[in-house]
Amino acid sequence: MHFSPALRARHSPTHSAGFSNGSHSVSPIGRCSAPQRRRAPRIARDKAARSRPKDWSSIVTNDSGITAPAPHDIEHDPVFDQEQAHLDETYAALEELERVLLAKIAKTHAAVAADKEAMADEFGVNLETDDDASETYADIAAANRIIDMYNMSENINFQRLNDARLLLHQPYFAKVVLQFKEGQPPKELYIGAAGASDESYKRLVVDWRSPVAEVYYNQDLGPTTYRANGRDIHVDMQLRRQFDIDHATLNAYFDTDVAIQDSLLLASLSRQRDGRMQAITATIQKEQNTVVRHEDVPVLLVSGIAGSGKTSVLLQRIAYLFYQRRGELDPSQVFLITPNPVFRRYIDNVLPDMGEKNPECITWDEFAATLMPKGRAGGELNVPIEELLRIDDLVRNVEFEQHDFKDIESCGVRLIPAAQIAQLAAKYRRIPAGPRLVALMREELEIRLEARLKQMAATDAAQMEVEELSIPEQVEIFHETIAPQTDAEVRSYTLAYLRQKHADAYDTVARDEWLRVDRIGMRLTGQKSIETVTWLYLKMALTGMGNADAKYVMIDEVQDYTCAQLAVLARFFRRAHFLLLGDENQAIKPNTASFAEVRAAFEAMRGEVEECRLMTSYRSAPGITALFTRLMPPDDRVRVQSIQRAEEEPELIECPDEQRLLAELRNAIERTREDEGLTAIIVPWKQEARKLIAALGDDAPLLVDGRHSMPDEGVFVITLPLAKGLEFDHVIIPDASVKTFGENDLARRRLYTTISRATRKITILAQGSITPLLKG
Ligand SMILES: Nc1ncnc2c1ncn2[C@@H]1O[C@H](COP(=O)(O)OP(=O)(O)OP(=O)(O)O)[C@@H](O)[C@H]1O
Repeated sequence: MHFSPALRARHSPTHSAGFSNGSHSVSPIGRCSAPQRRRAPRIARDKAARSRPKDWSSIVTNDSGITAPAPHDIEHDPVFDQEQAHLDETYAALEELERVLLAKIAKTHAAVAADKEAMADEFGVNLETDDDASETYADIAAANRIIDMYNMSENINFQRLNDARLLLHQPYFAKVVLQFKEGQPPKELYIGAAGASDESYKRLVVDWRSPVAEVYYNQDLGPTTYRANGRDIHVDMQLRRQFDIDHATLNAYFDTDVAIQDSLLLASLSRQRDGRMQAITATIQKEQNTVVRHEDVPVLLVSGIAGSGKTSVLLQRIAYLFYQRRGELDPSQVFLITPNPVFRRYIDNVLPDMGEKNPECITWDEFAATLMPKGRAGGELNVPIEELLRIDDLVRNVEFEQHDFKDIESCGVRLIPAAQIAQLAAKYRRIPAGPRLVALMREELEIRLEARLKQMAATDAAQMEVEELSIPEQVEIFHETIAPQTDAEVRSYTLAYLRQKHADAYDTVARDEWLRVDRIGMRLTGQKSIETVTWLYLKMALTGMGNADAKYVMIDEVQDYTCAQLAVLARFFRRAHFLLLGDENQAIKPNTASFAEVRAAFEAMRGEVEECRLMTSYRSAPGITALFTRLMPPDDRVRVQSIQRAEEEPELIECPDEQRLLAELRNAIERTREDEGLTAIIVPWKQEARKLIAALGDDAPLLVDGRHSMPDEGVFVITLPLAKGLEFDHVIIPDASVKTFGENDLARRRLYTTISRATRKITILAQGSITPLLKG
């Protein structure tokens, strides 16, 4: 595995050529198209560079001040050689670390096996007298302590091994040189996707999430600060260097002394899209870093324009939280509410690529479906929030009636009749309705259900069923074959059998499904039916249903939820901290919450809401950004920034009739077939997709629906609701006439969302005139 420097091929060419005048300039759209000249960075070089690497080829163009080193400089660049030598050393140390950790893990396994054997020999469970029992318990406790110790050491070793293996792909991406105290020598820190130290505790790589790495993201050369253990640490950053590294090969390095020049960012933005999102660890920008490293507040609301990195930042923040709370925060305690399954698949490799596990990812529909009776979820989600908040008062005064309860049934047997549940409610009538009462009733129902099954276990009918079980059935139920000898044994096996047979009844009790929530809701509200959100809220108010273990809930595309949905989520995850990210201009459904409403709702439910804004478009090339920026409210437009890079001018084609439109569309599709990367033809809804595919006949591209992942390349048709949050190299809008995008706010937001899916190229067609929305 270890590369010897003499044999290593330097295959990746020429950032120097690519960057000879390539920078990005960040400029307000429509105001400053000429890039501003910045102070020249020191060097951008690639020792073996002769031709541009393919995926960096579109890096621009305009004169930024990144200077290409002269050829003899490249060949005799001592800095490059030093850095390559350091990389060789680090790589070798990481390989050694991997070997050592594998050996340690193997040793622990062997020790565990030996101890288990010894314990099995020595251990005797003796509970005859109190003394014997105490001795046995003490032995068990001692054995547990040993097992815990092994587990702890194994977990640590596994974590270190994962980190080392992650780093073997790319040991680090940046270096900072920091002077902590005057007069003392500065320290060099190499920053990577994880942290690693060798066996003598020498730090090889600093984790990007460690406090000190903040200085890299703050991008201030000279005196700067970072926060550690609640204190500001002042340092002098003397160097900020970025690297393009592949395993043990250094392809290029860039010394940046101006915040705006981020060569790695340019390279990353110019890559082709392949249907999968990627981590942005090496290139998180300053405004984004504020969100990633934000202090842990109950509610953080991030509003950002299309392509400003909200989803990326969200995933980086999850990785940050896992690091900060290592050992305390389990992925099952973090929930990510995603817009749809296609989006979930689009992002699902990002955290694993960062060495972290994915949190629980669910859509709203999945959330509602798991809590509600089968087929009951769906319907109107826009219920005034005041109506929901009123439910708590209504519940406090509710008096249960017999019809509020359902029989608890299983396999056609009525195990506890509703009348008995009503009697139970009458017994507790002094306790006001609500979670406490329901918890008491639930406990008692569990006892009654158990008693009922015990009673059934004594009957001939149930015992016969057990007798007739086949051998495989016995093994499945009891994990062994059975031959009961006494009555007590027969009853005990029958009871175990009945518990399995009627497991759904235990579920009914545990999930409080013996309550008729719809009926209670209709009586309380005086309505003829109750909506999904009301049902969920009412069930929470009545029973305390919710997840109290969740620590973080992240809602992406928050502009697509109604206040009522958000109120339900906030109540369900009652102890969790919320991170809400969205863009009001991408609200493509009617009646969803404005940000003012989101803020007000969370303030009412959780107190304070902190806010951050992201105003730079990283996704789309400037011409495309300028196009969708026209669809934003004028006050916001002026604050938008975009990153300069190569692009094709947006194409807007008006066609006199349908034939011509189809011909242009076929033409556009044909041309994209020659391109690499992803092209999406985005239509508003499924019916337009079907029509379009029928019109294109045999040449029609594939339709991506909720069941599919996006392909890695090629051209396909997709509806806007599924395209949300995704991005494509090229977007074709087959009908941007006023018929599809009329002059109203919803259409304006749909068009903004559609255009902003494009990274490099956009083709907009219309039969007749293009919507006036784009002409303003
Ligand atoms: N700092 C960064 N470095 C490299 N790439 C970035 C950075 N920030 C964002 N990007 C890229 O920009 C694109 C848009 O990012 P992302 O999808 O996270 O934005 P968004 O704000 O969630 O978009 P939208 O709301 O329009 O769906 C992605 O390809 C992402 O990798």
